[in-house]
Amino acid sequence: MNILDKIIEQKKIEVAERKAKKSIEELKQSEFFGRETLSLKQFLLDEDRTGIIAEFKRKSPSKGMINGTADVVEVTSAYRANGASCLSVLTDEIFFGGSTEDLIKARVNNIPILRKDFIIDEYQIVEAKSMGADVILLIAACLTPEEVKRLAAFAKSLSLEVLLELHDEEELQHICNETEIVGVNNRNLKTFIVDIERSIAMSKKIPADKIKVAESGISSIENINIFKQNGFRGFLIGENFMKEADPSKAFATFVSQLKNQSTRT
Ligand SMILES: O=P(O)(O)OC[C@@H](O)[C@@H](O)c1c[nH]c2ccccc12
Repeated sequence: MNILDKIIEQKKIEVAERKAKKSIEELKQSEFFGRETLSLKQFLLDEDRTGIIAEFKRKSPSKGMINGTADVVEVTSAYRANGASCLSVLTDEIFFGGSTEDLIKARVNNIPILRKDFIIDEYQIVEAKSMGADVILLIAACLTPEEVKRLAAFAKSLSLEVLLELHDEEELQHICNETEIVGVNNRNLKTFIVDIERSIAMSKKIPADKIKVAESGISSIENINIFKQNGFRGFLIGENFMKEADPSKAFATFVSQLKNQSTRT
């Protein structure tokens, strides 16, 4: 069994337990449920923003512990203050060390928030809304095209946007009318192999009307410039900042370099 299979198996158990603990009706009573969501699409298309979807990730199955001490409010606030277009907050506990709490805390920031988790059930989408998320992730590698369509339509009915994550060509068939933002994960979730060229190779095959996001393994301004030349509007970056003792400072330095470079060219 590969790691993605393991995560999904665990996720099924977790979702069943959470459903038993809290009903959908209870979730809907959250103070965040009625809030007006922010549009990732709009934030990514805003030329005055960096396009960076900055991720808060404490650990991962591929890297183990990345940062055991970072404070979610401090780091996400610095991400926002320094030009992030969106925050990505891991809510998976077992494999990524995230939590519902982390996302709720990050909500102090008035920019879109992506609930980063393995979504397999409508219940998790209601949860996402009740935590204050604006966007959910749907991973093609663990869903059928029909499931993507159904879950994306459901998210839309709650005014949440969807980032559809692809990795290889076979998954292009998961793209549908309901998925307007398409990410290409440079990391294979089954083998952990990272290949930054993956986004570029895949980009040519994604329909032109979709907003493209490059995900994982991004560590340089040069990477971003190449992605931009290939039509990408969003760049999902986690470890490059989180691996530093001070992720806030690492992010600010990265963005100032990015801005310097684009004014020079
Ligand atoms: O830390 P990185 O290499 O910059 O990657 C961030 C993000 O793309 C990665 O965490 C990710 C992409 N897709 C996922 C799906 C589930 C969990 C995590 C992920």
